Amino acid sequence: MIGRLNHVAIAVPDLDAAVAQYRDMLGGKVSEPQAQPDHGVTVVFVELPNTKIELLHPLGENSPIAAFLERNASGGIHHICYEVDDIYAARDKLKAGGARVLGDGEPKIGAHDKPVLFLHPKDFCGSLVELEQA
Ligand SMILES: CC[C@H](C(=O)O)C(=O)SCCNC(=O)CCNC(=O)[C@H](O)C(C)(C)COP(=O)(O)OP(=O)(O)OC[C@H]1O[C@@H](n2cnc3c(N)ncnc32)[C@H](O)[C@@H]1OP(=O)(O)O
Ligand SMILES: [Co+2]
Repeated sequence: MIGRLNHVAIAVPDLDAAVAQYRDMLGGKVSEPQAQPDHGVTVVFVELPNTKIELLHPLGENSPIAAFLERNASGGIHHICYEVDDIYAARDKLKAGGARVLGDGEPKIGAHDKPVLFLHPKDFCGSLVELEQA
């Protein structure tokens, strides 16, 4: 069911500093910041030959990553995103298997203008999993 690793997301307390580290220190190809108000984050993507790094910073009052940054003041790996061929079939299979789909269970349009879903970290080895429609 899961396919390509679409991205690894890192929550950062200072997006400008993180961009400078990935662009100037690590020589990465870094996108412009994208505000994603529906998700409560501003994101930047670092393009790699085989996947992407998503740098996430809270946007707005109810950002879902604010609590993560309170627990991890320096930031840290926040989630991993796998591509799936059919996000609805994947969702239904996972729910039937007892996995918790976060939010209202309906996919939302993510940073790549594709439907995305999130699965509870406690159901997947303590790691927040994002699924993105390929
Ligand atoms: C523009 C979209 C973009 C894209 O790629 O397209 C994005 O990726 S948007 C990314 C931001 N959106 C989300 O993260 C949505 C899904 N996240 C959530 O619903 C919450 O963050 C949730 C439920 C994962 C965590 O909520 P909260 O921080 O309030 O913590 P809880 O007390 O509910 O946590 C319960 C339990 O899970 C542990 N936890 C929390 N976050 C993570 C994490 N990122 N990785 C691993 N574990 C996590 C937390 O520590 C608690 O564990 P416990 O042992 O019970 O203390
Ligand atoms: Co993501």
